[in-house]
Amino acid sequence: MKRTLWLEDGTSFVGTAFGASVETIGEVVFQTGMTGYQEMLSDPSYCDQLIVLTNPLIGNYGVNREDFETTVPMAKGLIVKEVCDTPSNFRSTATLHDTLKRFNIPGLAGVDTRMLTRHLRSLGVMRGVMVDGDSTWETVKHRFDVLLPTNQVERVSTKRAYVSTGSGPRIALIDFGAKLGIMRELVKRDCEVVVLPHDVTAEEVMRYEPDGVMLSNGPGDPKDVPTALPLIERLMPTLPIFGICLGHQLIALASGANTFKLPFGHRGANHPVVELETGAVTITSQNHGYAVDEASLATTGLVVTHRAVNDGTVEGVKHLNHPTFSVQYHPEAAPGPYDANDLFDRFMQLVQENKQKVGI
Ligand SMILES: NC(=O)CC[C@H](N)C(=O)O
Repeated sequence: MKRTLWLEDGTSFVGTAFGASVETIGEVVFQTGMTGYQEMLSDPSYCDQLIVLTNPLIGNYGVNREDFETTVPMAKGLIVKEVCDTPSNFRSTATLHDTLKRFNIPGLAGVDTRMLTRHLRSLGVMRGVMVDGDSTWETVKHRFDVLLPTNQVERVSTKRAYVSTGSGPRIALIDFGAKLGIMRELVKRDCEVVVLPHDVTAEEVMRYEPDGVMLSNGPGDPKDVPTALPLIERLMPTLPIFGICLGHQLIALASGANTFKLPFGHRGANHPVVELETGAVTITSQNHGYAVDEASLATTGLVVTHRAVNDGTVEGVKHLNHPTFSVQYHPEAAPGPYDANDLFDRFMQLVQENKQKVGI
């Protein structure tokens, strides 16, 4: 079946439908990872986005039961050059087509995704709709009359607190759209993890007597999550805090810094990041459309610890007086290399040091 992606600037890309048969609207973003389509689709940070994959062949290792980042994927669509219907991998239990159908996500194949990416790189990310059958700009343009929702975090966060038991430190994981990868890393380190909704108050967090707090990744504009700012402000002087991606942006906002939207974001599996103190470069997995404004950090007590090698934007900060640090990239992901993973060990160390300091 013919399916077309229309961008809000009137450009169209015609291809073939796969996955679910539903019309969709979302922000069109590109991802340069050669693998990881299952993780991308199920990463809640892609909520309300149509993901364009630059790698030309997608689906060839299928989909398995273990690599999901959440139970209900929230991406709005997947756009590929060629989709593989005959995956070959001993872990595979489903095709990409069947998985998209199951989660009601439409796919579009047969598109020159590199051309589409160049378009988004030069003009910036924009909204797009996918429609089936014949369509013209006249028939689709009214679909752009509505703005995309801004309540993504509320939609993807857990509604209730839940616990994963462990014999190690108790970590409160504030779920702004947390990837299961974060949970896996904490569980691997024997943590007892208390997952809490995005709008939890500092008093509620303290009632669990956590040894440390993780602020998760999540979708949308960090400025759309104002309830998190007083929470973070209150917790920072008291408990060790580790923020990832949206969590990192929220730490910056809570400290009085600013964030801004990048023209086309960083989404891929090989983004080099330099740690300023050591000069060490880490190859990281990234997925963000916003970044912390470096100039605005001046009077916040936060200092830059990491920087993107490609465009120099802030990739990590730490607080000078509080046990708080955060990164814009994803140490819970293993885009081939595992070099970023040690940040979870650093967090565990910070938690232990703080426990000794306060005598518990
Ligand atoms: N992966 C994330 O947490 C992304 C954070 C934020 N939604 C952004 O796009 O910048």
